[in-house]
Amino acid sequence: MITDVVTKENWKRFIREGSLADENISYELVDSWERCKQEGVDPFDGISKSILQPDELQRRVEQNELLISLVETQRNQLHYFLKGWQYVTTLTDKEGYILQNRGEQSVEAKAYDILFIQGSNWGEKEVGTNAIGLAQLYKKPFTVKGYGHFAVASQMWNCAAAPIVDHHNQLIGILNISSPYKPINFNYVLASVKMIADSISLAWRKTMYEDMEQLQKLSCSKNAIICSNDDVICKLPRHLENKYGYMIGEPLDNTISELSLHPVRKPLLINGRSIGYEVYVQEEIKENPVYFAGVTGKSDVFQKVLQDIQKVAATDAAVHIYGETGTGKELVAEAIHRNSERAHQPFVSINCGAIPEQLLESELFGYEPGAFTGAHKNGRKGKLEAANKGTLFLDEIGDMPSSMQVSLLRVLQQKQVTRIGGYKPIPIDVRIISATNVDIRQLVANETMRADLFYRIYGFPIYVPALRQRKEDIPYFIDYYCKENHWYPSWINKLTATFKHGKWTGNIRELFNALDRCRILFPEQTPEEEELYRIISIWDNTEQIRVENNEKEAQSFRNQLEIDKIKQALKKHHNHVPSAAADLNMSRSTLYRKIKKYQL
Ligand SMILES: Nc1ncnc2c1ncn2[C@@H]1O[C@H](COP(=O)(O)OP(=O)(O)OP(=O)(O)O)[C@@H](O)[C@H]1O
Repeated sequence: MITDVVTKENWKRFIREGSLADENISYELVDSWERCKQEGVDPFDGISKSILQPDELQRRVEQNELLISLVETQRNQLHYFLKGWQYVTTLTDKEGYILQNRGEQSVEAKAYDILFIQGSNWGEKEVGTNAIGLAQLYKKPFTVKGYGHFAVASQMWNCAAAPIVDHHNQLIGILNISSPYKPINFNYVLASVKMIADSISLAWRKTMYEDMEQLQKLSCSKNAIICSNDDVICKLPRHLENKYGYMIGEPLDNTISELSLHPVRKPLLINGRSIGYEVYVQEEIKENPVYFAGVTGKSDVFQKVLQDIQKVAATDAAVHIYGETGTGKELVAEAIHRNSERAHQPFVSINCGAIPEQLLESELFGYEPGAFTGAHKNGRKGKLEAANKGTLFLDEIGDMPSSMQVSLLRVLQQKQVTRIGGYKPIPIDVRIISATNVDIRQLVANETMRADLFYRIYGFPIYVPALRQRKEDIPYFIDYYCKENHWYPSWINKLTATFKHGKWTGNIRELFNALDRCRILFPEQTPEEEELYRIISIWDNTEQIRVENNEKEAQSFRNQLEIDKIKQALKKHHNHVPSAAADLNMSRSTLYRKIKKYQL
């Protein structure tokens, strides 16, 4: 690395004979000279011909704004180290273009003579062996003095350069000190420049981590991923995380295919500096934006339910779901929970109508040891406590006894529950979703439901349509059922048509029950139509309708036959009605009546 030993004679001999036989000269320098020769660098020149146009220079300066500002913060320190020296400080980008050149006026003027100025490229290929070129190539500090430079332009200088690296240890720039040539030891300058370059690398690393922290605090737009400028994912919305998995800290391109990403990247600025960007995932999650653990189908009525789920899940409002039995109210409740911020907390459900009145209270509020005969000796948590931080689904809330409605209301108002037999209130944070099979407002009207509780739980009502209101979804349910049960009957089309076109009045639960019966009775063979209708027509009058339909069909078939026969006879007898009537074996007046009836 010490290049003092390179003399004018060494240089001349190398230019003349191509050999540099001196064991004190570092191999990097020898290799560099060899390369310069091979690349045809002119040893008698060495002035850069590659100088950036003003707009390109401006672009690079802007791109390296942070690097330049970090060098500025170290300038005083450098000045302190190099007090008494004549020098210019140079910062280049990673390609060796000079971004900044600062020094005493007289030294800067000398530098100007060889176009060692802002915008010039000072790489090895451009100007021959020099400290900047070597630091760039080997990513380590170098000194090149006087005749150590391959081309004459730089031989009037002593230079020391050190690389600046980013948090991935990738080169981002080179810091260089150049001083007019003197035959002196330059190691002190090299040590100083290395120390400052290292401090800048460290400050860069620190800034990057701070930027990442800032990025993680930003809120994401829908379908947008927040990345650092070096394409590391810092933040993404939860629905994308559900879809792609946990991706924070992963490189963007490895995780989501280029195809899914919108080409436009929106820069994220803090104090005017771009610290990262937001990129949009192109696939519109329109198809099924909401997590729903069941069949969604395509009907407009159920799409509206999904939209409601999505809207209300983003809030903490109390939701009331109503719809006929077996329409999937519990799945809707669960979907609200899963799409909400509480998704990773418990979803607890209790059917107020299915539990005997005496038990319901202890199920809901829990009890302390010895609270009543038969109580568990350690006491028990109630559902309200179990759902803490999550969601409690109160199914068939209309069946809750009035006395308990009062206790529940108190819990909801005070946000704390006291176990039966206990005295210590336990704070709870629970989102309430309730459901009824009937219009709960009717229950308030007939005083089965307390109005004050009603107002607490009726924050956002969602109506779940009956299956007959979403008939177009039936094939999706059948498909779902078959897949769930690994049952793929060859007569699936017949099955689907029967359900779709018959007068099916049942809901999803009944549909699955009917399919169970079909699967048990006809695992393989195709049932006769009558058999199929019988199986599924427990609750409807499809059979009646089918008989009527068949009769109508048979009638129209008979009519068509008669029309054809009359037409043929009229044609045969050139529209002579009496002859045609005789041929058809009917009276003239009957034929006239039929001609009129069929408008022939
Ligand atoms: N969209 C769906 N996809 C698949 N299965 C469904 C769907 N909706 C409901 N089910 C199934 O239908 C049955 C009835 O659903 P659920 O219990 O949610 O209905 P409900 O409206 O709450 O009924 P009830 O009023 O009787 O409590 C369950 O077995 C449920 O898994």
